[in-house]
Amino acid sequence: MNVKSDVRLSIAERRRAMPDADRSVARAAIRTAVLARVGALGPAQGSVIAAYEPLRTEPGSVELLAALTAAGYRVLVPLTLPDKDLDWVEWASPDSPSGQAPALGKDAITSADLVLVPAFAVAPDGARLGRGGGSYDRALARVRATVPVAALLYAGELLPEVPVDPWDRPVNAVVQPDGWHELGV
Ligand SMILES: Nc1nc2c(c(=O)[nH]1)N(C=O)[C@@H](CNc1ccc(C(=O)N[C@@H](CCC(=O)O)C(=O)O)cc1)CN2
Ligand SMILES: Nc1ncnc2c1ncn2[C@@H]1O[C@H](COP(=O)(O)OP(=O)(O)OP(=O)(O)O)[C@@H](O)[C@H]1O
Repeated sequence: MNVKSDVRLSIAERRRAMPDADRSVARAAIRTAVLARVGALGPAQGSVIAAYEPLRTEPGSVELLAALTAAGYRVLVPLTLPDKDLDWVEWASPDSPSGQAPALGKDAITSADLVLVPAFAVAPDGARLGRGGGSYDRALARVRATVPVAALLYAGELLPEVPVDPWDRPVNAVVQPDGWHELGV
């Protein structure tokens, strides 16, 4: 039995079944919540936000990346290495594919002042369920200790409990359509 993969499958299925219009509304609300929270970080200029280019059903958005870039942040997005560890590139605009930007190296995430991560589910203790590659387990180990690390989730994906393995790296916040929630972990 593999509990993690059962939870992944059921959330992925629910995300696929979500009507496009509902997904757009949720993504826009998440974008608003992120922008409100980063406004409290201080001046954007020079600050680095590690984020991600969303897959089709994920709660992140290109509009979020564009809004953060327009606000003056340097936005980094991951490139997956053959061993599933993460390299990073600067996200420029929807028209300049990140695959063509120069790779900054695995340690580029060390410069992040805020990290937004993909997840299928998170528990109140910060346990995070990802896609199963261990990519973020490795990348989050390089993030400075005081940096906010937030997973973007749809409503209903903050679960009472998420199975954890010894290598799992927790998040300290979640962003859902109803706002940014510090987990207090
Ligand atoms: N947007 C995003 N980028 C990310 C991750 C992620 O979870 N989301 N990763 C987190 O570790 C790493 C990449 N890991 C991945 C692992 C599996 C699949 C995958 O199974 N893709 C499916 C499509 C899934 C969908 O559309 O929802 C496929 O290719 O068929 C993709 C990326 C780094 N970049
Ligand atoms: N530091 C590490 N170095 C190499 N492999 C690792 C490391 N941390 C975790 N892994 C491997 O990666 C896999 C992680 O699986 P797990 O189901 O916890 O992924 P996940 O946290 O959901 O995925 P992701 O972090 O990619 O979103 C395991 O096979 C584990 O052995």
